[in-house]
Amino acid sequence: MHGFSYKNGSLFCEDVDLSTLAAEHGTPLYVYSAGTIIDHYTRLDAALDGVDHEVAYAVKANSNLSVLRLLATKGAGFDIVSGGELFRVIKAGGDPAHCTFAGVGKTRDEIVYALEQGIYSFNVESEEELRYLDKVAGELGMIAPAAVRVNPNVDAKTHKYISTGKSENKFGVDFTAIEELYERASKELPNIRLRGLQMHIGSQLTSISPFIEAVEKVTPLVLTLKEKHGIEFWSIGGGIGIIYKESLESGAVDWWESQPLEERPLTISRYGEELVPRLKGLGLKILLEPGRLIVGNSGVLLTKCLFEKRGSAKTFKIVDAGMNDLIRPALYEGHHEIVPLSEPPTGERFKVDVVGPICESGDFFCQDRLLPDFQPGDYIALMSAGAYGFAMASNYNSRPLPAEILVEGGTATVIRKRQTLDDVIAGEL
Ligand SMILES: Cc1ncc(COP(=O)(O)O)c(C=O)c1O
Ligand SMILES: N[C@@H](CCCC[NH3+])C(=O)O
Repeated sequence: MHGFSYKNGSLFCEDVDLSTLAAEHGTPLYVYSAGTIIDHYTRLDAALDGVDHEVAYAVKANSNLSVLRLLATKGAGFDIVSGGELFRVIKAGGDPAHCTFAGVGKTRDEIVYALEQGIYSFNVESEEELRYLDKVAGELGMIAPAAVRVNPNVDAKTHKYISTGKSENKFGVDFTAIEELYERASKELPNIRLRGLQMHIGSQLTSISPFIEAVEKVTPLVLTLKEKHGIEFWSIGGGIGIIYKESLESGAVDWWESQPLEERPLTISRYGEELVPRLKGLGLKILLEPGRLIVGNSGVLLTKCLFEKRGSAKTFKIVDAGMNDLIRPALYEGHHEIVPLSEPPTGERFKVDVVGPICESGDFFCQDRLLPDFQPGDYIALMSAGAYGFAMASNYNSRPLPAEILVEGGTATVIRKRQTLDDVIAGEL
């Protein structure tokens, strides 16, 4: 499904008019479609039918408690990357026994907390970390369930900042060093239970081939580890890319799924069709760690145009959202479609930069893009902002964090209040 469409000239999220929400709650404002989140989760889960599997949603993409609760009620597990994310999952009613804990730099406090909560597995990224985990578990008289993250040295063909599966990236342990590490760990680390193997080659992959390459490369290793060390799961990570361009017109997932195979290098169904036959005979539980795929297309950031500034070189549309609210364009030149909340009467387009109020030249949402006309006072939507949107927002320039709203059919619920100025300085002495 696609949660966003024009009805009678106004952009709606499911059955809620976004202009009404913007006027009522102010901007910048994040709005999520619950139906889209559930639809994407359910589709991915179904695409892996035939394989013993679990979808462990990557909390980092969007960690709002209500989003986590929604996914927990659908049976999702969770991939966390900090003690804070585990705290959120527990608060949202998620089960720690279905949590995996990723990340290259877990602290003692985080390890203790996760051990006490009984998480499913620590996904460990170095021998040093594995030895430290063994030590902390020993001190508590506990056994730590663990998997090592293998770095398969596969090119994910994505932006260099979000590629994680090459030897030069900081993530995981070299493919060639894993077997010996498991040997050593089984002999020397009595407080570790080697439970699985993990990998994650990068984010926003738009082609199936790196996934296939990584799965085929790592399969013999995982089978050896199963035979020698009795591992029971293989997490193949997340990384499935979404449609950012024309995400409104195309109807996102539905549209892509309806295209001929050669036109859709990566869709949920293609992912399942290619990977299920490769994974089903392994006798291992397969974990997936999708973040962006579940929530990316489900969210928009609404913002109001404050001024139009015509310079000698460019026309700037200055809006009330900034890079502190959505940093992806500044950080990765990430593309977010920009559409007015009131459907433009004509197809006429004007070349503009849409920029925020922050004191940085990188504070833009698009540059030299042809957009329909909108004027000061009008609202626009930055599409596909549900993943790594609010989750990466900050108080830079002492700007309060925006509110978040979850739409379910005709009901809109505030799931995070807009910060006040007092909230911004809270905790300062
Ligand atoms: C270990 C791990 N798992 C899962 C994810 C989720 O990635 P994505 O949102 O691209 O699915 C990430 C982020 O890239 C990650 O680092
Ligand atoms: N935050 C990034 C993706 C990184 C994923 C986390 N490993 C993005 O917005 O595209």
